[in-house]
Amino acid sequence: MLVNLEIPWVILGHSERRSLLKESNEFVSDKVAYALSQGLKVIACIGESLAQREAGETMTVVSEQTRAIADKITDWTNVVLAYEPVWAIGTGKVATPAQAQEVHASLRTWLASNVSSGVAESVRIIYGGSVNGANCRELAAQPDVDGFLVGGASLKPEFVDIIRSASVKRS
Ligand SMILES: O=C[C@H](O)COP(=O)(O)O
Repeated sequence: MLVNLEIPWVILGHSERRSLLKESNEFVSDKVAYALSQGLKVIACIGESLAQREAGETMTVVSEQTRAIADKITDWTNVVLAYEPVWAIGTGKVATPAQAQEVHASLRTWLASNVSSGVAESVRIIYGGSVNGANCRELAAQPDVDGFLVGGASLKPEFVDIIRSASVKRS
């Protein structure tokens, strides 16, 4: 349907589909591979729950989610990874810039070891979860935060400030 409507991007693996519809890592990765095969570009969501973070399992969870995708695709050109901690989505509890940077940098290290150094350097890793006009600039300044997946704030005037925060890295 997206192809027929000439919509180029699809978001897959969102936490609500993983939790409510029980989409497994393998199921999400099959969808990623299929979408790519149809010429779509994919924003693939990964992220840990609060219980997983508190148990120190964050990197285990996100690397397993990423590994499932890596097992099914060879070309990452049209894939963007969206790190969305479940506890930050729609809650107003944004990850601190340090928390986001830590996971994004660790993901890049994981990709370098398990996919390739080229993919690790080139893949965009964006952050999602309670991004707003007030917190976007500090998050955007983190070296491994390449953009945002915005929910609630995309419906508000402050979305303009979030878009403009992309200039932080250029200044
Ligand atoms: O679907 C949107 C993302 O999950 C982030 O949502 P949010 O910005 O409202 O927390």
